[in-house]
Amino acid sequence: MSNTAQIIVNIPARSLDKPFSYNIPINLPNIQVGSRVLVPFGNRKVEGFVVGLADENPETLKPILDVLDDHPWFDSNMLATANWLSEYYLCSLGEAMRLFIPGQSGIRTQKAYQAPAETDMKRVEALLSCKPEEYRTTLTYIYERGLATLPELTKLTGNMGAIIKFFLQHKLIVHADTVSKRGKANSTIIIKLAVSREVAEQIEQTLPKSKTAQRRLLSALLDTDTQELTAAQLRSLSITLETVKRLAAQGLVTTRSVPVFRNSYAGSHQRTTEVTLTLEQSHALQLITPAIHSGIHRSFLIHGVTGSGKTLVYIKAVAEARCLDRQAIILVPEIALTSQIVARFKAEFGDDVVVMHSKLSVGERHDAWRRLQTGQAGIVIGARSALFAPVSHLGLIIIDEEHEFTYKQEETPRYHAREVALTRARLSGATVILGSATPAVETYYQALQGEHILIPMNNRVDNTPMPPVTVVDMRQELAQGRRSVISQSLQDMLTETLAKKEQAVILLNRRGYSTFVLCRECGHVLKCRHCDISLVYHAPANVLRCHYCQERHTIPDTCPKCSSRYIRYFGAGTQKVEEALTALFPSARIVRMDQDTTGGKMAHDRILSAFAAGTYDILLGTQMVAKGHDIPNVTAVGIISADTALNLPDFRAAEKTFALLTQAAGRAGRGAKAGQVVMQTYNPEHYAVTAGAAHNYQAFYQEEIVFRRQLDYPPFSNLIKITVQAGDEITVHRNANLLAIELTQSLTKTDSAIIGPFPASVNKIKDVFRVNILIKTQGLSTVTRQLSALGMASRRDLIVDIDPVNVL
Ligand SMILES: Nc1ncnc2c1ncn2[C@@H]1O[C@H](COP(=O)(O)OP(=O)(O)OP(=O)(O)O)[C@@H](O)[C@H]1O
Ligand SMILES: [Zn+2]
Ligand SMILES: [Zn+2]
Repeated sequence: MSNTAQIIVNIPARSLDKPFSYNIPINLPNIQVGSRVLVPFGNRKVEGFVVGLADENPETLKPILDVLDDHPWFDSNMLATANWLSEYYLCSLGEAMRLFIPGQSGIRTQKAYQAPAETDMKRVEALLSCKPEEYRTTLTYIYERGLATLPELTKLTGNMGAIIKFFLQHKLIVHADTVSKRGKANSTIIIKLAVSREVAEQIEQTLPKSKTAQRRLLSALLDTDTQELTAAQLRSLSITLETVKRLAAQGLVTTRSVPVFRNSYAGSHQRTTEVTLTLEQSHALQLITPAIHSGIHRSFLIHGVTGSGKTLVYIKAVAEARCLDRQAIILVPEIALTSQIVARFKAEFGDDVVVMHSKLSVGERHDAWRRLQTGQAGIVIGARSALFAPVSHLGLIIIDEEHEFTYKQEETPRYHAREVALTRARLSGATVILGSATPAVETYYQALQGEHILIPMNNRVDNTPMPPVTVVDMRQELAQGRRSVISQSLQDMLTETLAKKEQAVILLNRRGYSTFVLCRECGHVLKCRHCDISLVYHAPANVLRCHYCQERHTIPDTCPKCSSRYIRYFGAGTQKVEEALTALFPSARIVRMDQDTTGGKMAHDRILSAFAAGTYDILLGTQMVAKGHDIPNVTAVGIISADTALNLPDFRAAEKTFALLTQAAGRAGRGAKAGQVVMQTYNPEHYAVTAGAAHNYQAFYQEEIVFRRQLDYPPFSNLIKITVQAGDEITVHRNANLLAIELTQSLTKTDSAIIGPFPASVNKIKDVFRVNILIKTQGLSTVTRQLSALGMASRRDLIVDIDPVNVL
């Protein structure tokens, strides 16, 4: 048996990115690779993850203090995935492993103090003699109890900070932080009869009249088949725990504690009526099912037009995996937007489904993961973090809307869920299904290369036609003297839709086009003084807000630059479009959905359900109204500014625009009623717009892939973005230039090109200046190893982003 464990401590510090050795004490024999443990570290106690076992000379090592879980949290596949993450994305192993545990840490630390090993009472007296009485009471309190926590002490007197500081300084007390396991499962009590029925019946008869509660408890226990009652049943009988204790003291009942897991989505379970699969759906399943059964990793790309019925394929595939008792992870771009898919899975699989979303408390998250870990649940649906769920019988990972950029995490570790999913599935022999009407160019290219099995679904269910799209050239609208943000065609379509009592969705592609405040005399635009970004005008509160640092600014009366009084609001924010719509259609019921209206738990879902239920006629909003929903009465979709993102200096601008237009148009006419779409644009001849209007992915892809190949952009290379940060502009540029030279020299043999340095699109955030360098390379793993060897992964002034989705 090994006596030493290699442990990664769960402390977010890059310098600690190597395992430390600890002694495994004999009273903790079930420590294994993958266990979470409590270890002494410096003068603290911290959480650690066991990553290896060995036989060393344990006498010189500190011992592990406790094990945090009954079974190792990490299985070998999870560990291997974490190792891959840290290598591929250049993060520490600790950072990668932390993704797999709910909340930040499995333990809770509370500050506490105790007497030092030796105390010289004479010295203590001398020190206290010139201090107020509260010093003496506090010290007595600590010494008498042996240990006192900070919250306990602060109740004694208000001045505790100073007192503790003084005690620590003179070594009258020492730190003794208490550590407890965090997010322990709630438990409930089960009461059981400890004597035979006959004995219990006799006692019940002979108990004095005054002991009614005890008699009631005995008779309730006798009424059950199992002679057991739960705490909940006790409550409904109004029997207190006090009564239970009395009977337990007489040896008549025993109690035991069992864990309960909170199930925040517990609800009724109603199978959808069986539907006949479409030809394309059953064809897809004919390909996918054998892969799931084989236990050999395969990946599929379902390229299915909007409304082709991909969700049902997912459900059937999950059912296959569950038949084999293997578990499934389903990723959706943003959980709040997807209550429809959650509802469908819930209806099909009931409590076998665990739903993960960011609003879960640490405790709820912990419980959800425990249900998966213990096999009480077999399916997890969630945003990208659900990928790290502790399922040890993984059979299937599904990524719905795989092209979505929310699958990329924009903080360390900067992973992309698609890449991690493919790796975890490969290590577990699991199947991956990627699904989208507008696959990422990289994914589609990989599928054509044979890396994924391509499954086209070209028709909508019931052969419902794709809605016809009218493209409106806004330059001509202006030439004809029409200045409204609503074109004539859009107005006509809405008039018709409202007359038919059908519903419309209006998308405002707001990127780079929000309401900003501009001086008409000098052209000055009001910007945030910390973030170098235009401030956005918010009508209800009548304030200006910075969308990066959230600071609010009052609107000045005069231009801060030239003192002119001609300050005006520009751009078409959703509020402005709402005003225009209300003016045109005063009796229409309009609901707006954007970041400003969507605070609070599940506010998106509430707005969407109200809209789906017919409470509103028009749903107006940004990106989020374009995605995922399936509402039969929506027959009209209007896109206010189809092309605002096209002008951004981002090589994915066309892809992002095409996907958004196609997805938005795809919301119309999904039911029995025919749909139609109006797309307003200043670039009617751009291929992203024409292909989007024609619902033609192939047309878009053929143009796009030529451009990518010509300029060697992904999928023909990998990109690495390095962001240099500094508190002042001169330093940031100097450091970036030095870094670019260093990179050019050290990457000469790696088939890489260095682009930049160039200022980040928002070149200052929260007073920190940012400059980017892009590396375009054919040899990613060689370059990442080099960057790691150069110490770039641990430099605090750098952000290294592998495969960035945002290159600006
Ligand atoms: N076999 C079937 N028979 C009848 N109706 C079906 C069938 N399969 C799916 N549907 C229905 O068709 C509609 C569209 O399906 P679904 O929402 O899965 O499309 P999708 O491919 O996910 O589209 P999108 O990419 O736009 O989200 C849904 O209302 C669904 O209930
Ligand atoms: Zn700001
Ligand atoms: Zn001015």
